[in-house]
Amino acid sequence: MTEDVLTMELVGRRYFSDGPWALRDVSLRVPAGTFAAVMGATGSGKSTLLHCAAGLDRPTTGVVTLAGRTITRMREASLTRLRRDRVGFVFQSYNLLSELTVRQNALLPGRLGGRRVRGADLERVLTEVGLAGAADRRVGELSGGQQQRVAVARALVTRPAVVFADEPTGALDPTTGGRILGLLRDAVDRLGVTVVMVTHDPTAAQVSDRLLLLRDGRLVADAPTPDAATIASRLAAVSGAVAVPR
Ligand SMILES: Nc1ncnc2c1ncn2[C@@H]1O[C@H](COP(=O)(O)OP(=O)(O)OP(=O)(O)O)[C@@H](O)[C@H]1O
Repeated sequence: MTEDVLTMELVGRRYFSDGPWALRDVSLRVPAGTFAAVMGATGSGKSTLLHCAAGLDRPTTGVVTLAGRTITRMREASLTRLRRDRVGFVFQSYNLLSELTVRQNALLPGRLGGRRVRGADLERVLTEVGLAGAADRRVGELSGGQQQRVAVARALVTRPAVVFADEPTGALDPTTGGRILGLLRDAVDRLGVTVVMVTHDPTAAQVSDRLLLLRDGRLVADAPTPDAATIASRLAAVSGAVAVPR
């Protein structure tokens, strides 16, 4: 049986004690080596789900396990260590330091955590993302697509169990975005990494294996990813008042 890299059990999140639930009773399992896409209308809870799953935010109710550990009540220091060692992040705004080089950016999370990455490992990851030979270039001189490659390299260099991506292609043109999605797909297929990606784009979601659909904070569908047209119609259904087609 494949190990679940992420599980959520009746997870709820509200930001104020008497406020609305941004996430309600979400239960799911993501096995190792899965590419999962999270979709839903704006405000449906996608980023909240991602942040609770990745240990960047604490749910109000329920239990989250990540890379085999229950993180819900984990102490902050242990959670930081788990994130550093087992998790990679790729966000829409690349979260890179433009004055530093590609190498310095890619190694920064490991450095901050006192972990050394071997030069050969960095070179291999840079080659995987198509940045061989660019290690000493300043990130500020690179194009948006190249910068997102650096973000992917940084997420992969510690060989994480899971990569969380929030709109990783949102700021890129379709061709460049397609290449970034290809890199993430490759990490799943060749390295066995699990990817959980929030996206608004049915074409982007098409690279995933599993489609998780949210409506008003509830998980209303969790099924193998269909073709782009079907994704678009399911998305339209959960964004309006129409029933979700199965
Ligand atoms: N830090 C916060 N404080 C208060 N409310 C928040 C906070 N973050 C999110 N919310 C609320 O929680 C709900 C879900 O927000 P979330 O950002 O998870 O949705 P989303 O599906 O990612 O939206 P989008 O597609 O617009 O990014 C929204 O009603 C939002 O206003």
